[in-house]
Amino acid sequence: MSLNNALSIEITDLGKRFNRHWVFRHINYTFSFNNSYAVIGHNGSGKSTLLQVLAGAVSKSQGSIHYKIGDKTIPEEQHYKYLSIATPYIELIEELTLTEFLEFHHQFKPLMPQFTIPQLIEMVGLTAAAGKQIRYFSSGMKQRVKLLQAIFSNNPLVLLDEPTSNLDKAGIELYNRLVTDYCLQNRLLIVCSNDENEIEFCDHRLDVTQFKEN
Ligand SMILES: Nc1ncnc2c1ncn2[C@@H]1O[C@H](COP(=O)(O)OP(=O)(O)OP(=O)(O)O)[C@@H](O)[C@H]1O
Repeated sequence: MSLNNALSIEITDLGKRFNRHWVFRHINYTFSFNNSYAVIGHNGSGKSTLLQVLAGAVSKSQGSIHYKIGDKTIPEEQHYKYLSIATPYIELIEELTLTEFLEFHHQFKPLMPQFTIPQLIEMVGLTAAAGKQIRYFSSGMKQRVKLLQAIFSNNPLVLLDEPTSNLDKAGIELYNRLVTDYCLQNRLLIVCSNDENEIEFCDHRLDVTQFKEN
């Protein structure tokens, strides 16, 4: 990741409501490059919603989100180019084999150029399943694919929601290794979780329950 991609995110007075219920409101915060952030809060407090609003997948109800590289503000319609995201809600294309899926993904969101697709598949322990349709993957195997997709896409911002869901012990160790090796330097990482094991390496905590006031 070059310094030209040294992305920060400035949010001002950010709020999201569903109907008349504010999930969070009046968040003022800066996410800085080369840092890792945990978004914490109890079940239903709004962690996933905040991540999706930051990603542009869910619209905000008030406030602003500025993606910045140095002094340059990235137009909102281009935010998607700078981020990759792994969430429980994202569906994989089940009809494709893992190799086909990653080749397809690579066409619109390039993977890190230093790795080939077979190398990436091997790094997440799925070589034996490379030619298998994703519909036949276990939930833990699918989670490994989501982590691969998010962590090895060649963009500065990585957003992870409940990253170890469905992973076994080896999968959790893999997650920690991948994050340590590929997300903590020259990137901006935001993880939402209530599980201390998923976020212990994070430099900063943002508690979404602090922004409930109407
Ligand atoms: N599309 C939606 N329409 C209406 N309400 C929604 C919608 N999505 C989320 N909510 C509500 O917003 C609140 C926050 O949900 P969110 O999934 O962001 O919480 P969370 O902190 O990620 O929870 P968890 O720890 O259980 O994953 C909840 O009250 C939820 O019911």
